[in-house]
Amino acid sequence: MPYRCWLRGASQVVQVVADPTITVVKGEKMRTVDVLSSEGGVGVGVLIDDHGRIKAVATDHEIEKIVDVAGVDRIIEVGGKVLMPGLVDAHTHPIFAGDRVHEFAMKLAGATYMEVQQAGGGIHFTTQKTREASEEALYASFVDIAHTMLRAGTTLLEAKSGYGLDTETELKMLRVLNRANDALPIEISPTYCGGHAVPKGVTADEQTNCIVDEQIPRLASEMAAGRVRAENIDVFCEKGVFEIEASRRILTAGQQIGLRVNFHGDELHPLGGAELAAELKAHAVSHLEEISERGTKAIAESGTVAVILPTTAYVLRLQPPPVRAMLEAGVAVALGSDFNPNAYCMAMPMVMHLACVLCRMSLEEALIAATINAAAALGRGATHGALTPGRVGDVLVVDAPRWEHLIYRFGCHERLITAVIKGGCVVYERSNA
Ligand SMILES: N=CN[C@@H](CCC(=O)O)C(=O)O
Ligand SMILES: [Zn+2]
Repeated sequence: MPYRCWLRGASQVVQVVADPTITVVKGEKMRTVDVLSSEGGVGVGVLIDDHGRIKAVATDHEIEKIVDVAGVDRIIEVGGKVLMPGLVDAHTHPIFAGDRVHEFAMKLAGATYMEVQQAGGGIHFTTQKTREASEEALYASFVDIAHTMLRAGTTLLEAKSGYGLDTETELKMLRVLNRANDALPIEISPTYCGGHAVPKGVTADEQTNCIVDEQIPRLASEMAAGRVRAENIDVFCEKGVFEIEASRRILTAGQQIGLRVNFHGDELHPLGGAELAAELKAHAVSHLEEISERGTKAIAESGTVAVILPTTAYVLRLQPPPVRAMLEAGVAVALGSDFNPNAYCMAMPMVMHLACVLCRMSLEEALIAATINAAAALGRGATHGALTPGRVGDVLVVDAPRWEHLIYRFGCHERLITAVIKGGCVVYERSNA
């Protein structure tokens, strides 16, 4: 069949950007999204070819002219619903064992994130549990998470290792992500994050040497042998964890084996993470609650994508990052759920809502940040995150009068998203849609 899927009869196709050559959106251009609307009772739709790529975004009448219906594997009449791009989650930590609900209670009672971590909790607690867990158990846990993410509209996510801190467990986590990418209908950009914390009993210098001299060379040989895939290198660049010089060494070593730089910076202290990101020409830097004016200017110039994680500021009661200043400076802003045992949220519609309310983003800015700009953070700005010919056919069917309802109706995404299409295949359909 020449065509895998034709979604027709929509009231809106939210393209995000209609120009297929655009790969990232900044500044004033973030104020509007391109929407193709039905007119005079004629619906609009998306046609996806047998490679899973978008062939056309047009009115039903225009698509009828180019298509012989006998050559379409699946025609879906969406009955006035809205079509939107699959959402892209630019920052997650979804492979872990155990939970940290007890720490949530401690933090509600006043403990800070770093106090919990310094007392042996936080990442250390999850590392212990993840080291003990079998690869099979971690995979089974992720299958459930991946399906929950899909139902919430995520079709592409960045996903980190980082709860091993030793070579074998870090590789185990990456293998789980690679297996999931091959077997599940969700696309994953895997990130090696061996520098997520300094294990108990060693210094940051010793751990930096271990990462640079042992972990990264071993990762390179596993990748060369085709046993593991990673695309990005991450480090928790933070006061008392890996500071600027250690982070620079780790990230540069990752860059030298071909990984894209994409790391945690300026979360709890203004260390100069954004400036380091600009210096290294990082693809992305996340958090930035404490970014400086200099750092903002530096990443606006370097084109590094700022990945904003509103769940972190919300759950830790931090001052949200200065997103308006970043937008005004021309920084490309993206969004991520930061799903992890500290911030247990995997729904990008809720993340967009929090970004609007806590970070003062507009609905349009939030949608761009959760689609094409998040894709750009993962080096996929040309292929994902918008509905234009040539891009991957990742589409959501949303049962609402306008796309904005997906952000406005906080926590209602499971009710609103009635189907998820990945590469032209229906990978989720709500039973009572
Ligand atoms: N800040 C560092 N890493 C994660 C939290 C990971 C954890 O607490 O397990 C973050 O992005 O928020
Ligand atoms: Zn994180």
